[in-house]
Amino acid sequence: MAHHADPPQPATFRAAPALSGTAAIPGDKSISHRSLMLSALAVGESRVEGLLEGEDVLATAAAMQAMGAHIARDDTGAWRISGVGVGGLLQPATALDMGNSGTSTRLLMGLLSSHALTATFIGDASLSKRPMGRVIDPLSLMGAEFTASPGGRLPLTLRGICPAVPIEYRLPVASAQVKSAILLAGLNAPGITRVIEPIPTRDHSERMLRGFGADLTVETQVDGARIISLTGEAELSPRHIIVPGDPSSAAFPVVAALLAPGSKVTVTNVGLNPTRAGLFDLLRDMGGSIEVTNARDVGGEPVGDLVVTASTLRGVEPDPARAPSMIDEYPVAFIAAAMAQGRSIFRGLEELRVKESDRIATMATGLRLIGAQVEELEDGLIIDGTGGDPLPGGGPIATKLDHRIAMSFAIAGLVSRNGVEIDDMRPVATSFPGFIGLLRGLGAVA
Ligand SMILES: O=C(O)C1=C[C@@H](OP(=O)(O)O)[C@@H](O)[C@H](O)C1
Ligand SMILES: C=C(OP(=O)(O)O)C(=O)O
Repeated sequence: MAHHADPPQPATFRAAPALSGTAAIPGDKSISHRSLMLSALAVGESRVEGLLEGEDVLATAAAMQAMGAHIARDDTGAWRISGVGVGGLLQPATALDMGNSGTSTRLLMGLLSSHALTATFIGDASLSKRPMGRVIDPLSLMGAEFTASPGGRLPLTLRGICPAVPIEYRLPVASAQVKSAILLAGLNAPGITRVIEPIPTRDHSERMLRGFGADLTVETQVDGARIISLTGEAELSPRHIIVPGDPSSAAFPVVAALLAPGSKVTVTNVGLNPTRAGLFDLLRDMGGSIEVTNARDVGGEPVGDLVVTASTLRGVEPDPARAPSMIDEYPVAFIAAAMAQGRSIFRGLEELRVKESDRIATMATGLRLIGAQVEELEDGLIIDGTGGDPLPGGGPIATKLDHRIAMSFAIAGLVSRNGVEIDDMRPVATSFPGFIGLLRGLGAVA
C-alpha cells in the first residue's frame, strides 16, 4: 500500500467560517469490498459503479486479481470484474497484502477457507496488531487450518479445505466481519451454513448475496436475534451494482456542519441502511438538525440526501445496543459530545479497542490534548462538553495509522480556537480519498 513508504503528512486544521454548499462523498467501503469479492465469484462479467477507490478496497481488488479474477476500471470510471465461479479461486503466487484493512483480511480469510489452497496474509503495523482469533475459531470448525503470529495475529497462513464443513455458529462478538467471513466460507461448502447474531450488525453481505442469486434466508426472533441461513455450493450470477455513498464518510461533513456556527450543508447520496445510520439518529437525539430529502432505493440499499443545519447539541447517554449501527462513527461522535451542553456517557464500546487503533485510548488522549474534558473507562468515555464554545485546540494528535482518528481531529480543528495539529494525514487514503477537497468545497479549509 502506498502509505507504507511515504513520509508522514502532518497538517493543521484551523477555525472555519460557516460551512455551506453541497458535498458528495465516496462510495461505501463495506459494499465496495463485497462487490469485488462477490463479482469475482460470479460466472461472467459484473459492473460496479461508484466503487470506493480507497487503499482498503484496492487491497481487496489486488487480492481477487491474484486469485484469478479479471478486474479493470473502464473509462467511465466503472469497474468490470470477470469472476471465476464459486470454488474457482486460484492459489495466489505471493502473500496477500491487506494493508490497513480489517474487512479485507477477515472476509477473505472466510472466502479462502473453503477453497483447497494455501495463502499468507500480511498487513501494516496497525493491522498486524488486530485480533484474528474471532474468525480463526469458526473457520477452523469448518475445517480450515491456520498458522498465526502470537495472539492470533498477522502475518498468518491459511490452509483452506474443499469440501469445507458447514456450521451453525452463534456470534460471540457483534461483528459483521465475522458473520460475513462465515457466510463467504459457506458459499462453497455443501449444505446449510447458519450464523446467529444476537445483536444485529450491518447486513450488506446478506442483501448482496441474495442479489447475486444465493439462497439465503433471514429469520428475526422475538428477542431481536437474527438467524441467517445460506445454502452452499451456490452459483452466483453477475450483477450491475451501484454503490451508495458511505455514511461513515458522510459522518465528518455532517458533524462539521452541526458544530460550525451558521453552517448549512447538503451531503448527497448517503447510504441510510438502518444497520449503518446510528450516528445520524444519535445526533438528532442530541438536538442536531439533520433532514433527509430525496429518499430512494439504490441497488437494494436505502439512500438519501442529508440537509444539515448548525445546531446546539445536548449531551447523551446512548444505548450500547445501538453500537454496531455506528461502530466506526464513535470517534467523530466524541468530537460532537466534546462541544455539546452537559455530559455524555458512552459505554459498552470495548470493540473500539481493537480497531485500526485503540479508539477509546487514542480519542481520550487526543481530546485531552485539545482541551476537552474526558474520562476514560474500560468500555467507553465520559465527556463533559463545552456547551457550544470552541475547543481550545493544540496537538500534535497521534493518529496511530487510524484514518478515523485523523479525520475526527481534522473536524475538531475546524471548530477550535487555536487549530488542531495532526501528525499524519496519510491514513485518510484508506477510506476517504478526497477528504480535504470535500472540506475545501464547503469553505472549511484554504
Ligand atoms: O463488515 C464490514 O464491512 C465492517 C464491519 C465493522 O467491523 P466489525 O465486524 O469488526 O465490527 C466495521 O468496523 C468495519 O469498518 C467494516
Ligand atoms: C474499522 C474499520 O475498518 P477495517 O476493520 O476494515 O480496518 C474502519 O473503517 O473504521
